[in-house]
Amino acid sequence: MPPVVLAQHVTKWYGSRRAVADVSFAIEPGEIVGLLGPNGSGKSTIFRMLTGYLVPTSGRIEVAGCDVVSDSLGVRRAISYVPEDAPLYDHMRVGEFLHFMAGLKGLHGAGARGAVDEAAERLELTAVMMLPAGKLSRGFRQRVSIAQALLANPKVLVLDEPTSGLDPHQVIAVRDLIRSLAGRHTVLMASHILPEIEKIASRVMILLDGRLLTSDALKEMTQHLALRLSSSSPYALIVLAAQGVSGVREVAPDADAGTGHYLVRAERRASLPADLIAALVAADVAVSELTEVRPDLERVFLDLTKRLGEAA
Ligand SMILES: Nc1ncnc2c1ncn2[C@@H]1O[C@H](COP(=O)(O)OP(=O)(O)OP(=O)(O)O)[C@@H](O)[C@H]1O
Repeated sequence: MPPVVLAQHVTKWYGSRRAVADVSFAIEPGEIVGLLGPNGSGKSTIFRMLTGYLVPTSGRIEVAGCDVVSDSLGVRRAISYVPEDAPLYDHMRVGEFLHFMAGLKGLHGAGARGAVDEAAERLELTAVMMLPAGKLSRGFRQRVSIAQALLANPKVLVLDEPTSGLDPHQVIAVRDLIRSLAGRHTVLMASHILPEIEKIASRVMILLDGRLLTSDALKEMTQHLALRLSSSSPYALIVLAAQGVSGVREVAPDADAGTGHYLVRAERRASLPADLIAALVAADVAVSELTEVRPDLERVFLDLTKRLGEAA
């Protein structure tokens, strides 16, 4: 099956500010893809280009086979965008609002009623259909916003920070809801909160300063080994012993764990932990713990953001 979203070498300049730089990706039908990046990394700019609201400075984007520049109408039929702040007409009742939005999407009569009823049921909105939108909680506003996006049964749903500002119960409900959309819709969601995106998305793309991290770069980062070391011996002695082991790149105090705890970063090599223990013991370092730290995406992301900050 061809990808439902295809971006090829997309760059966007706002005047002299480059917001997106040579970004390429493909999204297969039914995937839930997370776009992760710190504030200002270019997520919204990418979304605005995907939905046809902004034109790329260079490069090409296709959604459901339609070019975003030459066939923006086709693109708008295939994609729905839910911005972060769920803009609703506060004076309108939820039911009225959904019918109004159905009309804007070209649905009328029985078709509109069917679409509104189905969206209301999927998003569990039937109990609030008569309430004015202005009276809804943040969680319900988000659900109404997703419901209106689903009305014309879009192939692709784009969600900007869908769980931001929600309480923990609402976060779980919205998460379950997004998961339930997979298969029938393709979902692309942005977040700057990594554990959140890891829980929902089947694949994560990382955007840093307008550039998409290649999967090779990500693989290279996760191939590094991080070990947690606990020892009552002096730091200088530990560093001296560890640095003699081939592949060890850094020994640093583990700020989260407190005194006597260190993080050792090294090239991934099967015998490295055993070599490290041998070197520490030979140098009379008292080792009470040496365990591998799983290189989760959060650590990778923080490392990358830090590196980028240092390089700037
Ligand atoms: N209309 C604009 N004119 C000029 N610069 C802009 C404009 N919109 C965004 N930018 C700049 O482009 C860069 C990317 O912004 P963008 O809003 O796409 O990032 P983001 O990842 O969505 O950030 P956030 O999570 O804060 O929304 C930022 O440096 C921003 O200041």
